[in-house]
Amino acid sequence: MSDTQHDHQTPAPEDDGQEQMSSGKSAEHAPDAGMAEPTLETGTVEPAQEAPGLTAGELHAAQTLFGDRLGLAETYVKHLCSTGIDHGLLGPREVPRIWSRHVLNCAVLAPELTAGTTVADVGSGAGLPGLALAIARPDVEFILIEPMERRVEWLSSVVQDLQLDNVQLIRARAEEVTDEVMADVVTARAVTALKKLLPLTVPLLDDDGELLLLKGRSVHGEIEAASKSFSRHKLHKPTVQLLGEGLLEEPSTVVRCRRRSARAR
Ligand SMILES: C[S@@+](CC[C@H](N)C(=O)[O-])C[C@H]1O[C@@H](n2cnc3c(N)ncnc32)[C@H](O)[C@@H]1O
Repeated sequence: MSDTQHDHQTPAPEDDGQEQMSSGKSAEHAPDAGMAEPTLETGTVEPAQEAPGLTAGELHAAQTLFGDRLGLAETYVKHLCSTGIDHGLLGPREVPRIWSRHVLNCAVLAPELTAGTTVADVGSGAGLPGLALAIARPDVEFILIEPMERRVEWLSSVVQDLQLDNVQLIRARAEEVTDEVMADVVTARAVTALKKLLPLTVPLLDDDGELLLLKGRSVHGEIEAASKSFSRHKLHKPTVQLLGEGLLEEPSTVVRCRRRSARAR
């Protein structure tokens, strides 16, 4: 395919709304207060750092999740920890935990995907989870939707360097592309709380498609706050699943929710 074109308090420099989006509107950049999802954007921008090595536990998890694509994942991490920092996409304090808290935290979704399907990742930022998953699953097509120009440009350069042919980048807000994107799975991490995330993600789902939303400690409160939205959006009851148990020191929390097929509505 071709390119078309955090419990952290301190947003990345870009997240202050100064960057113009394609529509000229300003993006909803920061996750809602109180969210406990890991984000990459912590601290001030400092000179680029070397990518850290993997601990024995991380190496085992990375080999399990990336298999023979581990080298590509390592190159992605090097980009994150160098140009990703230069571009303000990654807070320098995230470097020591880039594998555990970010790349592996996202890659645990990879075994959940089915070959030949299409995944849309809303608010990809520096490619999490979309790019990490595209590396792990070359047999799945990915559409990364991100409104901020600098992020899309950075993503495009990384996709090119990694020679990934299963990634399409769209610079837009999710709500602007409901007519052009139809995915079997929609993913998102650290974009906004569930109640606001459902209207952004559900319209991109094909009939019977599934949301796989990485969440943090606030997940049950978010589900409660969004309880009426699930039926309004014609979704089945959500489930909360821990992925990566026995593999990651801290498993990832995922909200899974399938769209009801048109026949069943
Ligand atoms: C806190 S960052 C998280 C980035 C990445 N998912 C991660 O976990 O590191 C939130 C991202 O969502 C994007 N975003 C905000 N509102 C959006 C919308 N309506 N549609 C698509 N992306 C959006 C922002 O531009 C930003 O890159």
